[in-house]
Amino acid sequence: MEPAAPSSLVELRRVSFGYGERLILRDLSLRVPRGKVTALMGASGGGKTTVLRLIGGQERAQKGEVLFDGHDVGRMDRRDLYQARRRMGMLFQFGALFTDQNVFENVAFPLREHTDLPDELIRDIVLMKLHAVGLRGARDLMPSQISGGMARRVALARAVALDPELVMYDEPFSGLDPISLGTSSQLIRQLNDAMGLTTLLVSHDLEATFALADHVIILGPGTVAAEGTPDEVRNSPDPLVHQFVNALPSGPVPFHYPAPNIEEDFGPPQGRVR
Ligand SMILES: Nc1ncnc2c1ncn2[C@@H]1O[C@H](COP(=O)(O)OP(=O)(O)OP(=O)(O)O)[C@@H](O)[C@H]1O
Repeated sequence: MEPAAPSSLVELRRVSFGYGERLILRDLSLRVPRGKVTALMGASGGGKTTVLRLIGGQERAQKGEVLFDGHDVGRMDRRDLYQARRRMGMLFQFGALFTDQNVFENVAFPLREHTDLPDELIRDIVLMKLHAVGLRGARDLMPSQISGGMARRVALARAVALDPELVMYDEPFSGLDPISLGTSSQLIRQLNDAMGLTTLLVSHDLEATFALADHVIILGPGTVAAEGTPDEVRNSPDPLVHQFVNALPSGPVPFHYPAPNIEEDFGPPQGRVR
């Protein structure tokens, strides 16, 4: 197998994936450049979260390769997958903390789970990570005592506790007030640059994402509709991308999820109750 180009930490090569009969990704190829913040965007249900799950090894591609640092995640055995996952920080449903543990213990969790480090070292690492997200002083609080925005920052500290190479965020901005959104965005950038990470995020927030990302990938039906810098994507001639970046309700992205013919559900027009 030819290794991935050193400039990309993650590469999908002609990946096809479906849940059951329904094909979600069709011959999808994309690269996540090292050291950069890459945003994966596109219409709802297009398979963005599925891409993160394929990279994390929670799902396996039916066809093609999902390379993490040159190795196909889909072919890894349990041991290799476990090792690879240690090198990834994942924030699915950003902010999902263990509600019965305080902030400190939430961040310490991956360190206790994956390492044999002594308690004093774990303490220092946890406090360093909490300091990086501005919450060193909140270590003793329970998740119920902190705001949603703070909870996300704790989750962020937890995701980078093991000094991963790749961090994946699913919808890091959803439901945040403008200030928390700005803080989260800034933190994602700071952690990426200061820790030398590679970041991949899925987001619907056009403005925040275009301001943050170095590289944007727009997924069309099953495949890449456009990619490049935010400016390049903004100026893409592709009608789907145009619809997406201009938030237009009509265009190639259909409003309706595939459904039976309208007459099958409601009967012929004359039989319908007005
Ligand atoms: N576990 C599953 N079993 C069956 N179908 C699923 C499963 N997970 C997702 N799907 C379907 O696969 C499609 C892609 O889902 P996915 O969550 O990857 O999309 P997405 O682009 O992240 O969407 P959104 O932006 O709305 O979160 C959707 O139509 C969804 O209904």
